[in-house]
Amino acid sequence: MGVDEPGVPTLYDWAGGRTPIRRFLDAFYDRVEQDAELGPFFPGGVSEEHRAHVTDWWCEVLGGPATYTAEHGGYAHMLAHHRGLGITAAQRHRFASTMSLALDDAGLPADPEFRAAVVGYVEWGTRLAMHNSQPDAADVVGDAPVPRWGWGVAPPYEG
Ligand code: HEM
Repeated sequence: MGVDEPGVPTLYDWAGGRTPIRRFLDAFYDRVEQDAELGPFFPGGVSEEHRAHVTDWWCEVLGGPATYTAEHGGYAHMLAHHRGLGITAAQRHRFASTMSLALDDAGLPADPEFRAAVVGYVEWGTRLAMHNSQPDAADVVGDAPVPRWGWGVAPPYEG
């Protein structure tokens, strides 16, 4: 299911637009700052700039405005931030499960279709970030379009 399917809302629209998506990322990074496993990735805390940029990334991925591509260097810039971090499997899992908790914290739609789509993206994105962050990573795709995620096999049900 593509994001531009006529008559099907984007995940961005379903989430309620940028304000709730920013609330989700604030909830996430507030947890990260207190987290023994993830906090050390962000010495001194997660900056306003980082929160705003990652919000732009997420809005674009979920089918909203392409601001990250237009203003923040797109995929290549995001990738550059992850190279060399050496993310472990345990840290990736912690990151992904904390994102799921933050969706609840922020009161994003809790329907199974929306959550399955978003968590699918989180699983995909964190596995890619972990792979690309290894100091000896091979097969790293250096540039690509920012992904545009859709509903996958379970769009909103119209009975
Ligand atoms: C779905 C998965 C992920 C997404 C969508 C994502 C998104 C991003 C983006 C867009 C940036 C660049 C921000 C900017 O332009 O200023 C970034 C940077 C960063 N990310 Fe991720 N990321 C993901 C996974 C991870 C994981 C698993 C970790 C570590 C466990 C991580 C740690 C970092 C760090 C440390 C930075 C650099 C922060 C800085 O130097 O300001 N990310 N991430």
